[in-house]
This record gives sequence, C-alpha cells and structure tokens, in this order.
Amino acid sequence: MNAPAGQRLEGPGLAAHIAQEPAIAFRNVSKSFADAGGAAKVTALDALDFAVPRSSITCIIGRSGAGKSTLIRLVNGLEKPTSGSVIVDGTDVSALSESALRPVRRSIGMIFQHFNLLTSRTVYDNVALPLEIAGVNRRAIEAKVMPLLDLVGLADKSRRYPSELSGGQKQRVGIARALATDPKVLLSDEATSALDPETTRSILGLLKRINAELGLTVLLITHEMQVVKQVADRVAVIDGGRIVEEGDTYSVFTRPQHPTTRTLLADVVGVHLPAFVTSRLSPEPKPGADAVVKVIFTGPNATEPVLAKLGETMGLHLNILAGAVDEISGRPYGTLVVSMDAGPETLARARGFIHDLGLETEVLGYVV
Ligand SMILES: Nc1ncnc2c1ncn2[C@@H]1O[C@H](COP(=O)(O)OP(=O)(O)OP(=O)(O)O)[C@@H](O)[C@H]1O
Repeated sequence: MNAPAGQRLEGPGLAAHIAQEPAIAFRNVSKSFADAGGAAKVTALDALDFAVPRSSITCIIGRSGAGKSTLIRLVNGLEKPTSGSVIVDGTDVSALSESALRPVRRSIGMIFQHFNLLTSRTVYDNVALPLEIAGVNRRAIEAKVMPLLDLVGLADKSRRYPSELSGGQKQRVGIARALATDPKVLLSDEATSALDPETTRSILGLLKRINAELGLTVLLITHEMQVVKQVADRVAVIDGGRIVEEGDTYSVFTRPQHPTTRTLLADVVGVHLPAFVTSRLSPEPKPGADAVVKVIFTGPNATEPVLAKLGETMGLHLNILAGAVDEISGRPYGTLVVSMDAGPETLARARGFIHDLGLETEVLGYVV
C-alpha cells in the first residue's frame, strides 16, 4: 500500500501505515517448473494474489500438488517467481540476490515436518546455530538461547541431543531455533504432521502463545484440518496454483463456498449421519415421510430448549438422529439433525420458528 498522494508519513502515522500493510503479500505471482523430461512446463502457481495480515495465524490448505510448498518456499526466497513479486515485511524478496537475501531470511523463521535438527549438536547448540552464523558473540547468544528454551519449556534439556528427545520436544527445539533471530514471520511446513494428536495440540498451543506474546505472523501449510480448526485465524484454499477461497476460519469452515473447500472440509465439521439414515434419505418429499432437518447454532445458544418449544408449540414429533458441538477457532459450532413428521407447510412454519430464535436450518432430505 502506498502513502496517500502528496502526503509524507512519519511518526505515529507511519507506524499506523506499516501496521496496516500485510506481513506477506503475493502480487500476481506465477511459478512454473520444467517437467521431468524438461520439455513441458508445470505451472505450480498461476497469477496468484494473496496477503497474510500482520500478527495473524494463517493456514493454507489444498490438495496434494496444489502449490502449497511452492508458495511457502517463495516467501523465504528458496524459489524465485517466474513473474510477479513476493513482499515480506515491506521487502520484495523476489527481487533480491542470494547475498541480499541472507539478512532478510533472519527475519523469517521456519519449522519443518521432520524438525531438521543437527543430530551432532545439543539442544542449546541447535538453537544457537543461526546466531553463530549471524556472527553474534557467545555472551549475547547465551542471553538469547536460554530464555528461548524457557519459552518452549525445554530449559532443563539444553545439554541433551536430539536423539534423546520426543517428537514434540524436537519440534519445540525447532521452534526455539526459528525464533532465535527475532523473526517477524514464522513459516511452518507441515510442522505437526509427524506428531500424535496430543503432542500436536501442545505444539499448536505454543504457536498460539508465541503469536499472542510476540505478535509474530505465522503462516502454516498443512493437510490436517484439525490443525486449522484449532489454531488458524484465517484460512486460504489453494487449487491449481490459485487461491480459490479465503476468509476467517470460522466462516470458511461453516460456510465453504468453493467445491474444493467443500471437498477438503467434508467430514471435518458438524455431524455425520448414521448409515441407516443416509441409505434411506430421498431428496424429494413423499407422502408419510418425515423431513430430516439440520439445525445449526453458531453461538452459545443451545438447541434443546428450542426443539422442546418447537414440539410443544406446533405439536410436532421430533426425533434426534445425530448431534455434535465443534470448536472452530475457539468458537462453538453446533449441529443437530432431527426428523419431524411435518408436511411442506408445517415444515416451513417449523423452520421459521427456529430461525426466529436465531438458529439456522437446512433440509437434508426425507425418510419414510
Ligand atoms: N522443483 C520442481 N520441479 C518440477 N516440478 C515441481 C517442482 N516443485 C514443485 N513442482 C510441481 O509443482 C506443483 C505444485 O507442487 P507443490 O509441491 O507446491 O504442491 P503441494 O501443494 O505442496 O503438494 P503436497 O501437498 O503433495 O506437498 C506440482 O505439480 C509439482 O509436481
């Protein structure tokens, strides 16, 4: 974003202006590779525009081969775009030479699926490594490394070697190392994919804490939708090298628009109907059939009093078929599937009654 014409920004105005700029911006970025035979081209990213807001935790999701790794590798300059520019914290990294990239890379931390720790170095020495490379003196390194090990909960393991640590502990070392050079941006390439669900939760908790305490921007790529649900403020869906949908995690997860998003999120959010219901479900109303209705609540309001009231007021017989309460980005999302013995008119009135109480409904079909 440029300063308004004729206006020079300084002091608080400049600070506010910088704060509004995204931490990372892809501007019309394309990236193609020669295929294995070298004859044809593979388009990994296709005129992609995308921005990662400052201090957000943003997740990129997409099918295998959609372009996720290429996108993240462009951020720290491991790849150069074929065209377009990649701006990180105000610097166009795509325009920099390898030597000019070196100091910029210090402001971009990265964590990996397989941790990438040096096995011959202790925990302390792994975290110290980027500082040694940057020429920081021994005393300053110590002043930096010990608080970082404290932050990630490994102060008592500083003299251990990676082989003596669990997967979660290794990733904590990876995070401490990534933070050693005070980055503005932390990139994560499937950093929890090799961890069990409980360890994943604790690593995500740590990333959230770091994001909140240090105001660090976190950009993650992952194929684990549970990770996105737990940690991301924002989510972007990449398909065929383009961002096809993006928004706050709650909106994207509860109202996915693009077919790829719908496919990726199928079975991730809300209830799953038992097979004995789905096998009998028909899309058209039939005489004597019950309507199967999904009732959705997105706030703290529960469905049960609503359904009790509905049954009482309209004299309907309701059967609960399935129900679940999810947490997406820290907010509850509840779904309850009921069948009701209602013809078209009564069904419309029942849905109106539920809507008036602030809940949403969707007719899934009809069962005899
Ligand atoms: N160095 C390369 N040489 C040739 N083709 C490449 C190269 N890197 C990526 N590609 C191709 O670019 C496309 C996008 O790859 P990318 O690795 O970015 O996808 P991805 O979404 O990260 O996939 P996955 O989830 O499987 O890791 C794929 O078709 C891939 O084969």
